[in-house]
Amino acid sequence: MSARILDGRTLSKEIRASLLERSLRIRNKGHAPGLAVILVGNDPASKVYVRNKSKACGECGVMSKVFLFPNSVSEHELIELIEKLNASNEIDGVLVQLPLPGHVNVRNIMGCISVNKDVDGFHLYNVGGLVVGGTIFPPCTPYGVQLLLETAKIEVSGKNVVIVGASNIVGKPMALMLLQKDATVSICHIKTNDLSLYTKLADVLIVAAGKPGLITADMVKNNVVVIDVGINRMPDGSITGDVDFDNVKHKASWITPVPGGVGPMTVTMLIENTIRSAELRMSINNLEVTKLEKQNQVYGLSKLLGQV
Ligand SMILES: NC(=O)C1=CN([C@@H]2O[C@H](COP(=O)(O)OP(=O)(O)OC[C@H]3O[C@@H](n4cnc5c(N)ncnc54)[C@H](OP(=O)(O)O)[C@@H]3O)[C@@H](O)[C@H]2O)C=CC1
Ligand SMILES: Nc1nc(=O)c2c([nH]1)NC[C@@H]1CN(c3ccc(C(=O)N[C@@H](CCC(=O)O)C(=O)O)cc3)C=[N+]21
Repeated sequence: MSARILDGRTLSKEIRASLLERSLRIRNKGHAPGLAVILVGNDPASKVYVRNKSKACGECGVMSKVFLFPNSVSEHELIELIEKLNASNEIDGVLVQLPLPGHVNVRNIMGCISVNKDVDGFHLYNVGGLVVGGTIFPPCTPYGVQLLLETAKIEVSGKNVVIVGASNIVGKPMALMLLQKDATVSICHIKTNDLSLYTKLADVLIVAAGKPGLITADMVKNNVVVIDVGINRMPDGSITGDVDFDNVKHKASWITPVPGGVGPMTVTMLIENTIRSAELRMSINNLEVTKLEKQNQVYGLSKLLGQV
């Protein structure tokens, strides 16, 4: 047996064609959708992401601006730039690449991004939205994984979903999104005793640990659906995931490759969020604007909305 491939590259291509149409609609109203990316230092996975994002923005008619800083940058300098971008009419989305150097407080930085330009979905307001059942900007990687599952008609309701990795950018938001879809979710992390006890229970296994070869064939049950989020740069320059693909594929019913699985979906969903942000600002999608305004009145955040 060999698993069917969840092909993020092909699905991304289809979605990007429809994103280009939406982007052109916005341009016809006199605005070019714009994304600002802030990159500090030289994390290898971040570099891959930045390169692929710029290319995809070009394909979808989104203007992208990258701001590069050395590791020595101060929190103050970053906040100053974010405030400028919050106020800029040319920018619909602001993304700060993680990880940031230790002396920079991630929460302070994410908290400065206008909730209406938070296309990564990392502002506490948007994180809170996810906890209570929905946000206008779903975090890109979990959003992409969800779309891959839905497109392949893989039902998660009532299934055992096991997530390996509990980061704020992948593991935790992924768990919340699938809980919302009625999955029974377990989250494993570095302190989990006997990881394989959990992975063997999984109907759907999502791995985001950043450890090549972490998941081997003896750790999964037959017919499992495997989603490999890991991006690891190998000494020969190639990219590999966290799953032993060549052996696990013989037990799985579906599996994502690396590259060509989750990665392209993350990039595509980022552009989707950026275009939706532009539509909201241009009042193209009035239904969602009204919904967002109502939510913000409820949470008393109309002041934050004023930052747009
Ligand atoms: N394909 C894509 O679109 C994306 C890929 N990535 C990639 O996914 C991976 C994870 O990224 P990110 O979530 O940011 O990483 P983090 O390093 O922030 O988090 C990794 C998580 O995995 C856990 N972990 C690490 N080793 C083990 C282990 N041996 N057993 C169980 N749990 C373990 C860590 O536990 P603890 O915190 O307790 O140490 C932590 O919860 C990376 O390779 C990254 O490059 C990230 C974002 C998007
Ligand atoms: N604020 C923030 N948000 C993130 O979402 C975020 C981040 N910081 N920091 C870094 C990680 C990593 N990440 C990737 C996304 C796509 C690919 C990607 O395009 N992967 C291709 C690689 C193809 C290739 O170029 O070889 C693939 O898997 O097919 C890689 C890595 C997002 N991250």
